[in-house]
Amino acid sequence: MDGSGQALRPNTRRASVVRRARLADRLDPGPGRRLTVVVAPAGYGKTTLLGTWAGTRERVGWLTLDERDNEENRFLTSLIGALRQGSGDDELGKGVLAALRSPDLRHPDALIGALLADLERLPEPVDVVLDDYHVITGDAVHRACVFLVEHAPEHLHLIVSGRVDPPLPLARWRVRGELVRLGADDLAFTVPEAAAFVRDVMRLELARQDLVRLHEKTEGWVAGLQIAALSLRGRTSPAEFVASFSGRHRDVFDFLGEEVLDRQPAEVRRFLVETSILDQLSGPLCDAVTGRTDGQETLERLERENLFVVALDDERRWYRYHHLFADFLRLEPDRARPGPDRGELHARASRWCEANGALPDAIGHAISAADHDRAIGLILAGADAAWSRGEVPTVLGWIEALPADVREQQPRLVLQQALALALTGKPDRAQRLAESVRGEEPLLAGFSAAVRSWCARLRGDLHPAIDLARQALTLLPADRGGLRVFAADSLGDSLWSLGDLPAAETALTDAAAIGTDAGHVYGTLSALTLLARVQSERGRLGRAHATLLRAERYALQQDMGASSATAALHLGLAALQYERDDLDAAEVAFRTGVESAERTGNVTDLTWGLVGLSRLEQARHRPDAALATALRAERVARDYGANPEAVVAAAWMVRLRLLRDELPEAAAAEQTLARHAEAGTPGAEIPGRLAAARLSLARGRSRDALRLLRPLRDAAQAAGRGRDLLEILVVQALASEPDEAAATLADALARAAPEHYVRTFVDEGPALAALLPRVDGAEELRAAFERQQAVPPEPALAEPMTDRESDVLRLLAAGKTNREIAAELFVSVGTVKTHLNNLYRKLGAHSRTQALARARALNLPSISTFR
Ligand SMILES: Nc1ncnc2c1ncn2[C@@H]1O[C@H](COP(=O)(O)OP(=O)(O)OP(=O)(O)O)[C@@H](O)[C@H]1O
Repeated sequence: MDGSGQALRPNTRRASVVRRARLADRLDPGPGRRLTVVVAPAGYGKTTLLGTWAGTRERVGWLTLDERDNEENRFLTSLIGALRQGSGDDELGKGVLAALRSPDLRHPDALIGALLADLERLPEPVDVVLDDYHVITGDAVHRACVFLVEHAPEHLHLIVSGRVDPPLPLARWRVRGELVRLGADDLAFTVPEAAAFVRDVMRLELARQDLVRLHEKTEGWVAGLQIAALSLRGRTSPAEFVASFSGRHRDVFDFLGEEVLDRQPAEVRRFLVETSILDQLSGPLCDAVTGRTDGQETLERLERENLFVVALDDERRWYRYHHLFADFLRLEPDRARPGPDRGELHARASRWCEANGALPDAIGHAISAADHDRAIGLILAGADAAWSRGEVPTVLGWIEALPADVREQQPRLVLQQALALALTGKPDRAQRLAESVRGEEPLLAGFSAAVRSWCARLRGDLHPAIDLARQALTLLPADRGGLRVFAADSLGDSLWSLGDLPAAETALTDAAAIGTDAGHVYGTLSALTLLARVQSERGRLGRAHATLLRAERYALQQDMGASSATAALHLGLAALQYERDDLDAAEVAFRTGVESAERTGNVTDLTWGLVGLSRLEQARHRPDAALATALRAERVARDYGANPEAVVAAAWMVRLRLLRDELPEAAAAEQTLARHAEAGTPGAEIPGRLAAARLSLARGRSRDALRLLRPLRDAAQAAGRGRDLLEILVVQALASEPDEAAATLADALARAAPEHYVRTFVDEGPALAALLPRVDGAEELRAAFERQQAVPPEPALAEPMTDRESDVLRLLAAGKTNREIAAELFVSVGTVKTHLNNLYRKLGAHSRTQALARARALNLPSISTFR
């Protein structure tokens, strides 16, 4: 009842289940099996079979799908619940879950990729059952399943069960021997099974010939057997009844009415019909709906009597009706049933769900009760907390569950929907919705302006974004901090993108204060991490450090998982530690930040992180790894069409290529920067001119370099870009004659010393070290240069790797499964596993991910081409 799928397994421990060993054996995964598909019409015993089988296995996760799982986020959330249940690992998918709840832009494949990485770490095989898969109609979930089957580690066995064949590439998998399918013919009860069912489960004595007849009529369809047996109870002439019984599905509804429901005592009948509005039933919830007090007792009795109710947990707290029966009960007219109508029943369910913290169900029932005012009230009441934690897709799901015409009457909801769309990267729809709200009321006008500011910022229209954010801040009342923080964040972010650092610092400081006062965790963290970035760019490392520590404390207090805010936090700290020459700490923080950014799919963070990591790898004398990481940063920015990020990647590439003495490549990267500067990409101008100056210097044309640098120095100073100014001064010193060089360097040092800048100097290498003796007060730097010289070479492998192991490692890095590696190397999967174990030992790793990380750190040749 948490509104995110059901990792509850049907309880089949009851004695009254016919054990079907012939089918259970076929469910056990064999070597190479990735998927089992169970397909048969309603009531063929799929769920019971799988539930019974699951009870005999050690690690099974269970997910009963419903229509809401068509929404990919919800599906992934539910799937992670099932995987955790199966593996017993409560940390599994933690990052993906946090990413799903946060408003970050992300690529679905990236999320599944991150989930796969977690699955790789599972030490033991896991089975995961996806029951009722036929309710899935959306392509997104099918795609996710294909991806999972194709790429999951071998020890994951997926069982997909439903009434129709899932639209997945079953033929392909069957040919590869990865799939086993059980159909209606397999599931149909045999005569001995039918006999056991009637006798042991339904507790009915039936003559052999009647039983055989019934079996023929039902064709082994167990729901039909069950219906027949229920109505046979207490009959004096079973033979006559069996002769007249029709097991065809279309007769079943009539049958259920006349023979099952009508034969129940009135209060049970009423209970069944009234509670059929619930997808899942618990005693207390049933009591709330029926107004009675015997909910738990009745559910247990219904279960004992096999009245199509399935217990969902061992404690017998939650149940559901068999689907066929629920469908029937819901269609049952309210005949002969005095008491509340369905609307009132839904209203009662909604109130109970609200009181018991099941907000999504409370909203769903309020909508079914056509009590839209209540649904809207619930959404508005729950939205603030959800917004504050960055759970934007959740809010969007609630709002979009309301009928469109109801939504449209509610300007505040329309604006919430628009904001959610803007925050999840859909500025066009968001803009249209925001514009559709007309009203003089300051709250609405301010809210609309805040949304349009985000839209403008996403499109890169920074001036309008700034104007609209300011307008929103003027209009929005002081007590609406939860909304004001969005406007303030947009203002700060836009000013930063525009390069107005002092104004951005003020705006972001305000945004953090607004966010903290409003208890808005996500807004506060976003503001603080960006504020630290702005402070660093202004050259104020001390302040940036204090801001990051504050953000870190806040994130810990609020238990924020991985999101773009926490990725930015790690990367901010990493950059700081790097600048201050604490390479060990920086490496850990860069890698954590990059991993976090990969999960959230946030392109800005990922590019920054990769560039930082590349710099660090270069500093640690791993030139090939540094280049591979820098190339990846370029690719990420290019693939996502992210221009400001492309500038960051290209600026570093110029430097790296020069450090490698690769002038033509450096010139190519410089051209990229020049193109961006010409096209007006925010933040491209200074890096572009600096890169041109570096290139001139490398070509021995110091004068040209100086000509470029002098005006640049003034520009950086005027814009308050302290960090850029330092770099400009350093390059200027390198390009100058000795006396001027010493003076310029002394100027740079005087600015840098209070903030403890180190790497900005050390990364320039021996040319700069040679200038130091001419400058006073450079002891700290001299020591840092000495440390850099003494950075030990990376530890080598404990034992050299064989050629075969290198091959396996290369394929592993290319993302191949064990089976694919085996096919490619013409060896068995077992042999691949042996190679992998040896590899892990030599690399001191315990999983694929660790092995790859370690191999990258060691810069092993087999891996470098695959990043
Ligand atoms: N092996 C069994 N032993 C006892 N009862 C069974 C068995 N298999 C099925 N039943 C009974 O038959 C009914 C239908 O079974 P079940 O819910 O497993 O079918 P299903 O194929 O999963 O249906 P649906 O497609 O509607 O989910 C249930 O009431 C269940 O209790």
